[in-house]
Amino acid sequence: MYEHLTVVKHPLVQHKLTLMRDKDTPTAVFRQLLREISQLLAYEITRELEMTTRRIETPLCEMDAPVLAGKKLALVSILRAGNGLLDGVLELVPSARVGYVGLYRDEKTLQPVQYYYKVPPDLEDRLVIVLDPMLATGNSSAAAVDLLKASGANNIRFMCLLAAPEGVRRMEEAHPDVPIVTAAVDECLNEHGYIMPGLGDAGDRMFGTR
Ligand SMILES: O=P(O)(O)OC[C@H]1O[C@H](OP(=O)(O)OP(=O)(O)O)[C@H](O)[C@@H]1O
Ligand SMILES: O=c1cc[nH]c(=O)[nH]1
Ligand SMILES: [Mg+2]
Repeated sequence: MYEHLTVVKHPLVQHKLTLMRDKDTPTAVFRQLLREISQLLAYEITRELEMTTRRIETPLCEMDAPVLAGKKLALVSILRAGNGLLDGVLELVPSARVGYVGLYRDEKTLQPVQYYYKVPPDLEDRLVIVLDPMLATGNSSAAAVDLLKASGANNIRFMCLLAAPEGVRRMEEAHPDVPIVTAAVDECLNEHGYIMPGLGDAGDRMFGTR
């Protein structure tokens, strides 16, 4: 469908995603599952991080051992639901810098409304991983990437849990340079812009709001 799209079909990811889709899964379990899946998706999205070597001494001898190269990566959460992915990824990459893009989707127009923006410095020198569990119309993620590019970011990846084909196409048109990693691409959007079959409103299910 899209050459920069990776769907992580690992059995653990797919099993946990099914539990998350189930409407009877309680808030606390939903949150925990999202944290667990975020780490499995992070494993995939960081697969090609640049490496260098560092001279170290083991108890037995010296060696040139592999370490991550370059500046600390930046994780950017699209509020609110992005924070559900952020917590887990930060456990895996604790020294990452963190940014927030506050966006909510207007229910009628399905256009994103911005209410907050704060990102780390030197974005042009960092890999920037944008986090949002839901890629529906793609309007929110495309807007977040617009803002990050305006701040200098030029090496951006997008991590989500569920994508709609419409959102993948929107991102491909707006930002063909941004690879997407997701756990699934669902069938379509419904008339209210919700992903079908989906899992409902990720933010509401995560925080117990409606
Ligand atoms: O691809 P789109 O059509 O733009 O839809 C996806 C956006 O909608 C949800 O956020 P929401 O507006 O519900 O905000 P919330 O995270 O505060 O609940 C979701 O977390 C994405 O940010
Ligand atoms: O299905 C959807 C679409 C947008 N946002 C969500 O949280 N869920
Ligand atoms: Mg929401």
